[in-house]
Amino acid sequence: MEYSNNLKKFGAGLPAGQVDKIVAGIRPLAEKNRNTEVYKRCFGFIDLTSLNSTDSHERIERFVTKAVEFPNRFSGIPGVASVCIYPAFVETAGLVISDSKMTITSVTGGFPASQTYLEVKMLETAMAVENGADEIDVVISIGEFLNGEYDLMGNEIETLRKEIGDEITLKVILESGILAEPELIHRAAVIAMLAGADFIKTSTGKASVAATPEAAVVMCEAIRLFAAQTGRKVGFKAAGGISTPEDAALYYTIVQEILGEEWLTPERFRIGASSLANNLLSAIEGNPVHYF
Ligand SMILES: O=C[C@H](O)COP(=O)(O)O
Repeated sequence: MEYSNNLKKFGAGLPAGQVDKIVAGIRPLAEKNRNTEVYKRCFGFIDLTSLNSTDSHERIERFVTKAVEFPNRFSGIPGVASVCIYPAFVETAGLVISDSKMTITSVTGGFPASQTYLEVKMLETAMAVENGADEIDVVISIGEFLNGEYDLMGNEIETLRKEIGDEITLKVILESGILAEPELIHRAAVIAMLAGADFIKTSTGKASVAATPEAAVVMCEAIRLFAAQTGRKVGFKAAGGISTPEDAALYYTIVQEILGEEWLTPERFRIGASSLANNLLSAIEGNPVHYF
């Protein structure tokens, strides 16, 4: 596809000043969403993440087992939507997840830098799916995008989309903390959606600046515009540095205010986090809980 030309139909996105005003207007609404009902809903949106160089098959087996057993331990709280792990551990996770509706997300494509051959990205992605991944999170070629190589970036994502087929969920990471400028985040979001992303995701959690409410506003606005112009409703995943119930309520409220209630489902909203679950659980239970 010619991404450079198709971009023009989606404008330049919101200017920074307007984004800041929207965030400022949402913050008081988010404070009203700091309640048990919202925290429970947010729990069901979590992609429970373990992306550490110290991960091992044994550690991931324990990690996933806890996620699978969670609903038996905490009735009335939805289980996490997915576990998000490195491709090497997908098969191990699959052995633990039997009849749970929780999915397996694998990061692939040379995560987190995405600086490898397209053939390697395709092979890693195909192997993750072959080993049982239901969802794939890949990072855009950030350097090429920043260099204006929109067709290259878009065609890479399109290639991976074709590699995995339509049954697997594809989440495309923009690394919004590096793109920084609202217009760049908007442009990357549009290209990712044109290339077939099922979700657009803020961050890897490995860059110095991860998820921000400003980036979330830009991305949700892009999703709204894309849905209005194409009819395709793409999901939003906030990830990176989201660790407190207040953080979760803020991103929940951004999605609620810009995209509406129909996006507040695990099929269209996720929170990628490695350190949020216990803090949300403690807020819901009203006392410190360390389960995961
Ligand atoms: O979704 C994946 C991110 O790596 C999660 O980031 P985090 O470890 O800062 O929660």
